[in-house]
Amino acid sequence: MSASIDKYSVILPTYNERSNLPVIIWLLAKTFKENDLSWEVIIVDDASPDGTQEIAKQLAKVYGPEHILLKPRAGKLGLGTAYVHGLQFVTGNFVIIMDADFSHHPKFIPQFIKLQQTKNYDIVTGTRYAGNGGVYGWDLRRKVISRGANFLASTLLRPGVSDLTGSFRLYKKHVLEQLISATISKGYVFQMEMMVRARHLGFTIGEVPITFVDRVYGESKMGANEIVQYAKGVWQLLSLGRESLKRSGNTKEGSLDLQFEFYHRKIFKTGEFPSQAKQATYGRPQTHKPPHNGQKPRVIFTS
Ligand SMILES: Nc1nc2c(ncn2[C@@H]2O[C@H](COP(=O)(O)OP(=O)(O)O[C@H]3O[C@H](CO)[C@@H](O)[C@H](O)[C@@H]3O)[C@@H](O)[C@H]2O)c(=O)[nH]1
Ligand SMILES: [Mg+2]
Repeated sequence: MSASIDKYSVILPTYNERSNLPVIIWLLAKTFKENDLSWEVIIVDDASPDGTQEIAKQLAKVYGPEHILLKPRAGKLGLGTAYVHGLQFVTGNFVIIMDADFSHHPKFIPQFIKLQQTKNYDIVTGTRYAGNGGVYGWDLRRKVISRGANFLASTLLRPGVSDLTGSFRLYKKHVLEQLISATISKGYVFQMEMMVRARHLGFTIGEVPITFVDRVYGESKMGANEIVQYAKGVWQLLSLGRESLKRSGNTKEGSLDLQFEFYHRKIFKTGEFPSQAKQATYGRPQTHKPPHNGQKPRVIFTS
């Protein structure tokens, strides 16, 4: 990759990542240097009790304060708002968001950048659910939650992105600013809301298949509360998805109106599980994968 005036700012939210931080920073620095890119990492730590901030301060000394910036918060305020906080300190024109626990490998960053440059995409998102992408190390429960969350939001809201809940993404800074100011979610649901709003606002999104490997050190911070917040988030975004779909003219087959009424009646009143409930009425859904060419995906119900 050739030298340019572009600068890439990574927002790295951390909570108890003391063991992971030195290695992820080392990998990031190596990737940026090898590709001759201008960079900085903004670590947003929420008062981790394990001393993550002490490590971050040492890393700032090693790599230089122009590359490693610690922007802490007073307590654990959630993943979504960590990005909002970090964004204030960004000096680059591109922002990369990713996890600090090696689930997101920096080796994919040059691919994100290359794809962004080919079509001047507003956003490039890593996807575990297209091409060679995948998830390693999760148990069945976690896989089902992730697939279910993606299925629910992609069926109801149809943003045309194959991985709505992933959080390894590259944004043009002004696009991220605009999206963040429109986004209301605070926790993990934030990622999905960002994609739905991006489509609604007409931003272009490219996808790079990534392998997501579960963390080696420490524990996931995703709990039952995040799942409830996610379902609420989908519900709140229904009107947006409906509007985008009408604008795209893709309202004939498996109409969102129909689904909206159906989900409203069956799921939110009776608590029936979405895919079973839908299949019972409409038959097996055949999801046409988003073709990654900007076209909207379609869902047809067969009986
Ligand atoms: N500052 C801050 N950081 C946080 C918080 N909660 C989590 N983090 C940091 O955010 C990153 C992801 O947290 P994990 O706890 O490792 O998430 P996960 O269960 O592996 O979930 C991953 O997959 C989800 C979807 O499948 C994603 O939605 C999620 O963003 C993440 O990539 C890690 O770097 C973690 O330290 C918080 O409240 N505050
Ligand atoms: Mg993780």
